Amino acid sequence: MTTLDLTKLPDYLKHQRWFSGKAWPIKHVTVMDHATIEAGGCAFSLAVVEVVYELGSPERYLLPVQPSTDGVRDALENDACMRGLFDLIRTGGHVASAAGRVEGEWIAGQEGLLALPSPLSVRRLQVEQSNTSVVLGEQVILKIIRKLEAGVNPEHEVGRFLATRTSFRATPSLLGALHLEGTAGATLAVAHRFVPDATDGWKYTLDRLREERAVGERFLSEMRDLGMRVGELHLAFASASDEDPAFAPEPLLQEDLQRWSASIVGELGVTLADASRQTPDLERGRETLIEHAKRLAQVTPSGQKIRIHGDLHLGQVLRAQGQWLIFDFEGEPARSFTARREKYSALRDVAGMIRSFDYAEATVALEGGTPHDRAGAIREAFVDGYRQVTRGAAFLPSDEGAFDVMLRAFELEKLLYEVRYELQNRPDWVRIPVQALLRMEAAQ
Ligand SMILES: Nc1ncnc2c1ncn2[C@@H]1O[C@H](COP(=O)(O)OP(=O)(O)O)[C@@H](O)[C@H]1O
Ligand SMILES: O=P(O)(O)O[C@H]1O[C@H](CO)[C@@H](O[C@H]2O[C@H](CO)[C@@H](O)[C@H](O)[C@H]2O)[C@H](O)[C@H]1O
Repeated sequence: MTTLDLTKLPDYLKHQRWFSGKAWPIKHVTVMDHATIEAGGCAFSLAVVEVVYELGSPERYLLPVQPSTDGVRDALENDACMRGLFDLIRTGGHVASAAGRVEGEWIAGQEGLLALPSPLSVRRLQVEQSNTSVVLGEQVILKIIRKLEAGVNPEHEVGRFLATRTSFRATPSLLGALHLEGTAGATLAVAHRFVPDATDGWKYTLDRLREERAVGERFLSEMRDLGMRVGELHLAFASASDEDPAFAPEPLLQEDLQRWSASIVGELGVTLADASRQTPDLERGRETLIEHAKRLAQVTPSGQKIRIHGDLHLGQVLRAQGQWLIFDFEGEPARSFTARREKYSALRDVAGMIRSFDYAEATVALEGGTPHDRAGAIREAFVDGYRQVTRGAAFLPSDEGAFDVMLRAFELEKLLYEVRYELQNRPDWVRIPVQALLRMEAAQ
């Protein structure tokens, strides 16, 4: 390989925005596997390194690097290297690595038949993200995954399933991927169809709420459409047969409900302990909220567990040409791949999106806008659309009472996650989920 100076790596890593271990002292960095990619006039190393910290669990990162006078530099800043990486995917090529091989995968089919311009333009995405995405020829978005996790990558697995096993097309299709096979095996990059002129659902909704005092019928109808797309996504997941065991629906059992309920009760304890200094009010509602979570365990089980999106909120949908597209199937980043690939009640996704409506309303209020309590109407429209397309679906609970109790319990679960997320990332915003928790408690 082009020589990698290991002694320079801790310093290099600490200066990368995608490196999440900036706060912890690094004990050492080792190269798990590496390959030399040579294409289109660019040669660079694709190395998988393990960062071992003085304390805490080791982490793996993908380093596409070239040697430079002061050690290493990011090969992804070089357009020719980017094209070389994409070529490997597009041609389904492979390159031997020290401990395995790097393999490109291109998904054949209508979407894969792209007429890409030559030379291929490379445009870097100007968004805050934990990976690195580039737009190629304005038709493909290639995401190079920076922090690697062992096992099956859910974004690739779900994208592949939707593209090849279902007719669900309200998503930017997965076109291909780059994998490392061998002991350090992982998915290194994913390529999707690029959606031009798309606005993300969060921005789209905030704009509507900023400009309208009351939500108009047009926006509500769009939210009904969003509910329909989410319902259709769940129908696509639930259509899996036993030939796709990672997706095939399974009966929802009493023990699932008990396990989920116990987990919410546990999270309630941890979250209130974390939040109590900032929001002592929450403590008063503890018993009521526990009751709320426990009700989930008492539901008579019906319906199925299916694969779900797992991290559904307004930031995970795109609005383009008057249509909604659902994307980013990687699940909640804080959880392991195994946990993210678990089958759940579909209502967990519904609850996630519903929480986003409250966030949007609260965000406009925090900006100085008057709160108009529009989240309720949006929620109703969304759930209405969802129920319209999923009526009678085998994966949903068979009675209304169970539907409501389960949905509320998953909303509570998401609220607790949000309190922890905001305490960690945006302490000023913690009041958004806290206010919602207080309202939930008062409504009992
Ligand atoms: N297929 C696509 N078409 C257009 N824009 C996209 C597409 N996929 C992602 N984006 C944009 O890129 C941003 C980052 O993508 P995402 O997959 O969420 O990256 P990360 O996992 O690193 O956060 C999204 O917020 C969205 O604005
Ligand atoms: O980075 P991800 O998209 O995987 O999700 C994380 O960050 C989200 C914030 O960007 C966070 O979402 C929360 O805030 C949103 C508004 O910024 C709101 O629409 C969501 O409903 C709310 O949960 C998400 O929880 C977190 O996992």
